[in-house]
Amino acid sequence: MEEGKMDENEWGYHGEGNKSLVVAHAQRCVVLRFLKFPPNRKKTSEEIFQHLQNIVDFGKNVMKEFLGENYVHCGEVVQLPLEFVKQLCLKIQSERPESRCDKDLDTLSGYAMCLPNLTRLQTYCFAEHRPILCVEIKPKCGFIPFSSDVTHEMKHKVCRYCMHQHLKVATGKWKQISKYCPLDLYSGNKQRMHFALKSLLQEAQNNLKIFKNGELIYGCKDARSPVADWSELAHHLKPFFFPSNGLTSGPHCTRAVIRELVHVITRALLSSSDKGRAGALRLGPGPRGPRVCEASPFSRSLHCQGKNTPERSGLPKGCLLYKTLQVQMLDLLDIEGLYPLYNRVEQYLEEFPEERKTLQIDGPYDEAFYQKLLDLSTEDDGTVAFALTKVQQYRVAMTAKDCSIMIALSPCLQDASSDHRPVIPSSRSRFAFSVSVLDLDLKPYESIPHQYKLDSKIVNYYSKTVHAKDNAMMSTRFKESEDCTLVLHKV
Ligand SMILES: O=P(O)(O)O[C@@H]1[C@@H](OP(=O)(O)O)[C@H](OP(=O)(O)O)[C@H](O)[C@H](OP(=O)(O)O)[C@H]1OP(=O)(O)O
Ligand SMILES: Nc1ncnc2c1ncn2[C@@H]1O[C@H](COP(=O)(O)OP(=O)(O)OP(=O)(O)O)[C@@H](O)[C@H]1O
Repeated sequence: MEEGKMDENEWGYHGEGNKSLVVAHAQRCVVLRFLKFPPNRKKTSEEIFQHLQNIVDFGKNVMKEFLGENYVHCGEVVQLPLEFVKQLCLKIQSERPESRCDKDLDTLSGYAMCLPNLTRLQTYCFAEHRPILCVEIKPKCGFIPFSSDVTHEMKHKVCRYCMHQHLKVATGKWKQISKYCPLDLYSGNKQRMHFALKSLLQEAQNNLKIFKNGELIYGCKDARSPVADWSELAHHLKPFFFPSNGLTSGPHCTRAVIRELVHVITRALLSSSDKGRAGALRLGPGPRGPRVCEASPFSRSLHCQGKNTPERSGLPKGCLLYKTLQVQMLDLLDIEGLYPLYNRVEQYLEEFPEERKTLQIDGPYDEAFYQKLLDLSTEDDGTVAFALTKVQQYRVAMTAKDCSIMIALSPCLQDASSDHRPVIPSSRSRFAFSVSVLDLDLKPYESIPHQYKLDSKIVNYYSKTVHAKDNAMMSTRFKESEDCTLVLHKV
């Protein structure tokens, strides 16, 4: 970053989440990621620098180890001229969605992270000027808790995402319940994955975005965003999947394009990277807990048709979904089992506040921090050390439950056979691709009490309202007709 030459006109608003805002360079494939804070809760420049450096260190020393270096891009902390940041902030303000404006971009410290622009990732396998399609998925938690500390029976049947949907709609965060269930996406079963991806395309919420040449073309900014328009999406995507324009327009064309997209994303998600320390986490004999979520329309349909539960995960061990799921499963005890351990650490810190640093609560996230995460024992010996390890593992697991996956696809020539790099074939074209993960900021220690309360709010809301209603409706429906088949169209 050539600080002296920073010009806000070369940067444009790219997107934001709850804690950071991203701007992209118009020509170069880089983004700047700034922290955001509620008004009047500003931090000192040193605190912000440390926070950003911690994010980079955590990516390098922990997430790269768990997920593999091909998937993780840590970036670096950069110092920018304050005038540039101020002007940039003014320039992009009107493009920010209203629902995100409760927090302000940090314009005082001058620090930000500089990262590769993953929506336009130019790796060795992408030719310079080819168009690039990028699909961003925030898959959320892909397993149902297996911990014996879980007290709500519902948590053993319905996944957190599906339960949370009902609370989100009730509180107005989103307009309607999504049919997406993370367990379908993480199943490794192609049919279930197709269903999950199609559901995301129907109701994207903040779980799916599509970019074309770095520009957002699909996905909602907030609950006020217009409904998904598949024909418009298909119009954007058609040149990628049917380059010789073999299809006319209309619903048939839309369906065909969406089907191709879903198939290509599935293949990218199942692709394996051979690098990285795969298997650093040995969480026992494969994934645990139920294979399906009872709230998933896919599973419900199979159940109603009297079909067997689909096969458990066929996720290849090297793929990013598999690795992400392994890290998510560092949440061995569930928040219900974890919370008393958090209280143990808290009590210790009240007595010995100076120990906070030694316990590495706020970093450094170094090799020693990583090594401690590998202790997967669940035998509580009553020590603070045990409690601390579980707390840190929980924070890492929560991070993996909230990260996003970027799949960048670029058409390559049919005759590019001399190039031995992996490509994904679709029916009329081929794609060079890359898969990356983003938003790997370690969840703060302080968020644990919030997690505990939110968990019980989600489950109680679901159990009291939805499940009660569901039961009543199901029994009436069964009386009227025994047929509750959900017709699953092939995608
Ligand atoms: O708790 P969840 O599952 O709702 O996840 C929060 C996300 O909501 P989601 O359900 O994905 O819409 C939430 O996303 P949105 O702001 O809703 O887009 C954040 O990612 C939040 O993380 P953080 O507190 O900013 O570090 C996320 O909080 P964490 O629980 O990951 O800390
Ligand atoms: N390296 C990157 N390349 C391209 N786009 C990016 C990159 N990093 C972030 N983005 C975009 O910016 C958006 C917001 O970034 P990010 O998810 O890191 O924000 P956040 O505030 O940390 O999220 P959360 O709400 O989960 O806390 C992402 O959804 C993605 O679209």
